[in-house]
Amino acid sequence: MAIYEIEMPSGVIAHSLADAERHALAMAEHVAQALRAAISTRGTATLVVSGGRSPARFFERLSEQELDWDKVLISLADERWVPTDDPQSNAGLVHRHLLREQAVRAKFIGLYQPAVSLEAAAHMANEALALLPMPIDVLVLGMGEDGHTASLFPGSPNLAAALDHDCPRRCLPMLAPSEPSQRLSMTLPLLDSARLVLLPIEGEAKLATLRAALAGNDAMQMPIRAFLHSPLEIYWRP
Ligand SMILES: O=C1O[C@H](COP(=O)(O)O)[C@@H](O)[C@H](O)[C@H]1O
Repeated sequence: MAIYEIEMPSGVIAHSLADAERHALAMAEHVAQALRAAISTRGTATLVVSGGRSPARFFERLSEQELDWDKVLISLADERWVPTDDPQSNAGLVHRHLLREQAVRAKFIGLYQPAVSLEAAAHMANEALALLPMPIDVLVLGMGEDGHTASLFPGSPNLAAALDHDCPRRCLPMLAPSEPSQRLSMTLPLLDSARLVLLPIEGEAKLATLRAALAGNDAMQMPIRAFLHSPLEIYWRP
């Protein structure tokens, strides 16, 4: 089913791409254009990306884009609480697939901190994120088939606090139902500040999740709902 058959909320733009390579390149060109515009207007640009299984190809296409990467600060919407050399690490994914080619000159603030507990690590990440210029220029979210985004998982103990527009924390500990379960996530005030938000949707299962998310309002059940409004642009591919 083509995504244009789904009615989008006002101001949400949907793009349909035929295959994985066109999808990755279209997103990379859009992000690069927004980063160039931010640098030209404000002198710097802030890019926040997601991890998981999906973004490697998009990261590689983005890393090849020509722009003043030394003026770009990259961070993560969420992280698995594992060291960077762990295969599950989102920072590791960014280092392998994005901080290369042209983008090797970008600066990076990760969320992972070695600490005595997940709560202590989240406090340290909270401090590290104070260096991130606000608002975020470009946020690239991901979405799981359960409707989670970043590491904002339905049923996670801190979810209500993380989805509160007045949450005083930049980062909170979260628990995923999948491994690794211990996660760190940026909270809504940071994420929802972004000037541009891209959401890639790959495959029929995630399209069904998007359809279900658009049919209701409760972000505690499907946290992606908190982001289904302008300035969101959805990039779909089969
Ligand atoms: O756990 C996570 O899941 C989402 C979706 O990831 P994917 O594996 O389905 O691509 C991702 O956006 C998030 O960053 C990641 O930590």
